Amino acid sequence: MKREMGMMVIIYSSFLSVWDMTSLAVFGTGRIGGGVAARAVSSGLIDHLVLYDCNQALLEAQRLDIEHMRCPVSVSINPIDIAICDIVLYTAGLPRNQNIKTRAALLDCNVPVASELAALIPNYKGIIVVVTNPADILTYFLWKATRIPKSRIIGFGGQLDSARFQYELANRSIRCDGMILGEHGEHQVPIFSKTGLNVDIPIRDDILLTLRNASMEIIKGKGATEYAPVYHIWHLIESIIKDARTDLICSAILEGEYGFTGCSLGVPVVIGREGIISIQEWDLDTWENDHFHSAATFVSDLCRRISHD
Ligand SMILES: NC(=O)c1ccc[n+]([C@@H]2O[C@H](COP(=O)([O-])OP(=O)(O)OC[C@H]3O[C@@H](n4cnc5c(N)ncnc54)[C@H](O)[C@@H]3O)[C@@H](O)[C@H]2O)c1
Ligand SMILES: O=C(O)C[C@H](O)C(=O)O
Repeated sequence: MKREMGMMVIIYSSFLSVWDMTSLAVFGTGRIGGGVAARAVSSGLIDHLVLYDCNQALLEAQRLDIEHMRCPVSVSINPIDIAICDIVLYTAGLPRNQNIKTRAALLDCNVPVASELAALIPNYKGIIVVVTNPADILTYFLWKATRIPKSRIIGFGGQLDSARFQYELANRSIRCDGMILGEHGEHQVPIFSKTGLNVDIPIRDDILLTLRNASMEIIKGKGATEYAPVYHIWHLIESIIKDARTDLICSAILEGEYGFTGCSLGVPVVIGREGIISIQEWDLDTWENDHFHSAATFVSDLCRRISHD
């Protein structure tokens, strides 16, 4: 496949077993977008980077800072180039502060930003990674707005929540791995039934309460979460570029999986070059099922409201 950027013509193939060249667009070059962009440039896995931010001074500063890395990556700040990138990372919009209690409360502010991205990528053929909160609902919104195949839009959050869950389990000397399904938000669902341990309901409830506040502790201390999201987002993008077939928890458009339709939620997926290769349906116990049902109901209501379904 051939893409033309200004005077430059680049031959690339996104359908080979390993991509010869990968281009990444970062829509929103703040803390998270900027961090992932820098990591991508130093990885040796991308050859072209497009940066975009409505804050022109920040955009120019991020571009320069990245150019000064002197890595063999061409950098564009022309928004037209976003549409020809293999992967678009959506990290633009408002983050939470101490006064914004839930990620869902960001919805009305960040939907117009998602609409701006959708307008820039008509008939997009690559993969969109949605980070901006509320990530599940904006994944659904962008899926509708861009009409991209559902396997090519991936919401981020479950990997991070699962890492926080694992940290919390280790803190309590509960020696097992745990995963989080459901909403990247208040309606997250810690999965205990696959840990092989019998964890009582009051302990589960207590862990869930702690997890709901996990990122706010960081926001209070340093203004925002940064290192862990950047680390896990890059792991996701790397899995796409390398066609790694990695098992991750990501927000995926549901069409009957887990009994739900009309929303995007954190579920176990296999990630590769084509995006979401498959969704796995785990057997959940009653406590988990009830919480997953609450997550789906909450997220579906908001998806319906913003997409006029
Ligand atoms: N899904 C997750 O797990 C996860 C993790 C961390 C952060 N987030 C979310 O990611 C988003 C970004 O967080 P951050 O800490 O990088 O915030 P930030 O404020 O550092 O960066 C956001 C950037 O978006 C830009 N922006 C705002 N409106 C724009 C528009 N219309 N067009 C282009 N650019 C625009 C801003 O200028 C800013 O540079 C937030 O919504 C945050 O809640 C999600
Ligand atoms: O909590 C937030 O608002 C930021 C992000 O979703 C996170 O989980 O770190």
